[in-house]
Order: sequence, then C-alpha cells, then structure tokens
Amino acid sequence: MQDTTIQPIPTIIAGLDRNQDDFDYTMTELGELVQAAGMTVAASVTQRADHADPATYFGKGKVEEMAAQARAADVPLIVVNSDLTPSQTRNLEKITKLSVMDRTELILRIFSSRARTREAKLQVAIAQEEYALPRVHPSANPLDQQGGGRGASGGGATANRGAGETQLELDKRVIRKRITHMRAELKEIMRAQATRRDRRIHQALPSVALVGYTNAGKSTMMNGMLAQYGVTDKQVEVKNQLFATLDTSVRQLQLPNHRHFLLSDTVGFVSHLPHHLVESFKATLAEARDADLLIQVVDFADPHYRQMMATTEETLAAIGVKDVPMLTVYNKADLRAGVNFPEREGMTMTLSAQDPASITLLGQTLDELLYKDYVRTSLLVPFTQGEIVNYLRDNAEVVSEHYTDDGTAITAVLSPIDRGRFARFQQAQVPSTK
Ligand SMILES: Nc1nc2c(ncn2[C@@H]2O[C@H](COP(=O)(O)OP(=O)(O)OP(=O)(O)O)[C@@H](O)[C@H]2O)c(=O)[nH]1
Ligand SMILES: [Mg+2]
Repeated sequence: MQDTTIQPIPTIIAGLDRNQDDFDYTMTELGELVQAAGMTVAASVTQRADHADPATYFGKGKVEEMAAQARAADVPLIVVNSDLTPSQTRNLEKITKLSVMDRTELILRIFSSRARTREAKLQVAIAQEEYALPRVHPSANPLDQQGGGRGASGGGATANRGAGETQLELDKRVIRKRITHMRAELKEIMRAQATRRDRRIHQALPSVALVGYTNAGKSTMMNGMLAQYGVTDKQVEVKNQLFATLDTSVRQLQLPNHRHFLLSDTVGFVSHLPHHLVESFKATLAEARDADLLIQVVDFADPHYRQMMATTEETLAAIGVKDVPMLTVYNKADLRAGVNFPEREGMTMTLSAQDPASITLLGQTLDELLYKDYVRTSLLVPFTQGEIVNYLRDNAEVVSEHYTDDGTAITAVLSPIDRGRFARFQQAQVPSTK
C-alpha cells in the first residue's frame, strides 16, 4: 500500500563515533531505518569525539560542514544516530536551517506508518505524543510546512509554534489530555484481550512466542508452522522490510499427535528501541511474557547477528520477560555457505524458515519441549461419559482404545492438567516414552 504521509526525502545520516564497539553497526542500521521510513541516504557523516557537545551534539565545525554538504546536494534533512535533547535539535535546526531528526523520532515515524490496527496505532501515537511533549517549542521546521512535522496527530501541538508561552502551555495541556484519552482507550482494548488470554489459559494450551530482531524471519516461521500444523491456515504478513509486524498474531496449531499449542508472532526489535515505544508496546508483548516457551529467531545470514541477539535479550529484559525458557533458532541458514541444516543441539537449532524439513524438525522440538511432563495414562471411562472419550480423541495422543463391560478403556498421553481432571477414571500410569 502506498503511504502518502512519508515523502521520499533524501537525508544525510550523521553519527558521533565515541569508540563504541557497535558504532559501525548502528550506522548501517540507521541507513536501513531511513529507508524503512521511505527516505533515502544521500550521504553519511561521522565525527570522532569523546563527548557530545551539550548545545549542538556535534562540534561547530562539523555542523557547518554538514549544512554545506546538505545545501550542495539539496538535502533537507539530517538524521542523527542517537537521541538528541530538545535543545540540541533546536540548535542544530537553527544553525543548519535544515530539519534534524533523531533516532527515536525516526523509529516512531516508521512504526506510525506501519500501524494498522487500532491497538498498534494507539500505542505508537502515545509514544509519539510523549516524545513531542518536551519538544513543543516555537521554532521553524521546514518539515512542518510540508505537513510531515512532529507530533502524532499531524502537528496539532506544533502548529501553534511561535505564539508565545501561554500558547505553549496550552499546547502541552492538549497533548497531555490526548495521551490520557488514548491510554484509557488502549486499556479497554487490552482488557478485552486479557480476558481472551485468560480463557485460553483455562483451555490449558501451552503457548509459544516468536521473538527477535526485526526482519529475522519470525513471520515466515509462523507461516511455515501454519502451513504444516495450522488448525486454520490464516497466514501472517511477511515482508523484506524493518517492522513489517507491529501487532501480535496468535494462532492455534496442532501437532501430528493431536497435541495443540498456541504460537504468537510479535513485533521485532532494533537496537536502542525508544523507551516510550517499549513502554507502550509492553501490553502487546504480554504474549511473550506469559509464554511457556520463547523461540528467539536469529538472522544467521546477517554479519551482525550476535549484536542483534544481545539487543533482543536486552529488550526482553526491558519489557519484563524473565525466566521463560528460550529456544534459539539460527534462521536463514540457506544463505550461509557450508552450514548444515536443519540441525538441533539441545536448545539451539540451525534451520531455514522457508524449508519444510526445518519446520518439521521445529515441530518435533516443540513437541518434546512443551510436552515433557506428559504421561501415558490409562483411563476407564463409563459409557455414560462419552464426551470425555471424544475430548481425548480431539485433544490428546490416544495410544489405544477398546470397549469393556464397564466402559471405554482408553490409554492416552495426558498433560498434568488433564491427568488431574480425569483422575477418577485412572487405571494405571506408565511414564511416556516421548
Ligand atoms: N533466504 C531466506 N529468507 C528468509 C528466511 N526467513 C525469512 N526470510 C526472508 O526475510 C525477510 C523478513 O522475513 P519476516 O518473516 O517478515 O521477518 P520478521 O522477523 O517477521 O520481521 P518483522 O515483522 O519486521 O519484525 C522476508 O523477505 C523473508 O522472505 C529464510 O530462512 N531464508
Ligand atoms: Mg514479522
């Protein structure tokens, strides 16, 4: 779908190299983020320094140089590879007479252009307004005049820049009010979802969440699993772009032995994910927090995959995901020469989400990990309780079944919950060989 709110603006990307280990990686990533926002990179500028200049972030000479370079190439926007204080942004814009965008604002724009559901839109809009609040200030911004300015709702707050302090205070109050309203609406949506989640917990289905860096292949893996094990074949969207998925999708899957589980596909992560976004996406990521098992999908074909894994783990910690067992899946192995796949070693797998044999091995692995507490159990179910036999046929791996004078003798591999539920019919217990 064509996004009309974002113009293909050429940009200069700029970063301060303070000898951080991951500096080159974050610059590469910034370029990709700029493209994901529908803009292009005309040039990349870096400056080596020990500290950022408190007033202008970059040194004065560098700022002048960037401004000249931008003017020569007709570039209206500088995107900075870090977060700027509101006054640094203002000062840079004043000196360069260009628009200046920091990393957070860029990521917020991408999320905003991708959000489709009401829930995602609210979460992004709240984060945008939180970002805008300390930045409401009278200053000229060429982007505002193009209708692409700051502020989540198309510049309601920034449109009145320059009208004096009272107007500023008024603008801030309006933003705060909008945030309050949006939070209330989001809470209502999330409450409905939590109820649905509770209901699923009552069904006692184990749940698995796909997590990881953006573009690692989470949605592709979801679709591969759906094609082989889906109860319905409702595929999710896959795109070769950053942040293709913003909403959590949950699907019910059924393994060959009739065991069901839930698989969810979630929003991808990126380094230095804006704090406000992490906060507002916490609710969406509840699926990951409440999961019985996480599958961390890693883009094994990307040279920076280790940094991406570190970022994923940091972000999971930031949203309060802890103590959930994690299966690490090195994906896109097909793009790596000399790597054998599919392979599994304990809690690590190497595979390709596009390869059916890989998906089969993943299914077998999940079966083992999710169902290790399952026990082969023999029940004698009276003929008057035929619905229990039906339940077992649909929801458990039935090993044998025959009729006796007293009812149906059925042996099935049962979860701890089902064992408790049907304890009164229990005959004997044999540990599962699985
Ligand atoms: N060659 C190859 N490409 C893959 C594989 N898995 C995914 N891809 C491609 O990688 C790109 C991103 O895949 P997605 O499944 O959308 O990634 P994602 O992790 O859901 O990304 P976000 O939703 O943006 O976080 C798409 O172009 C996929 O076709 C794989 O195993 N091999
Ligand atoms: Mg996705």
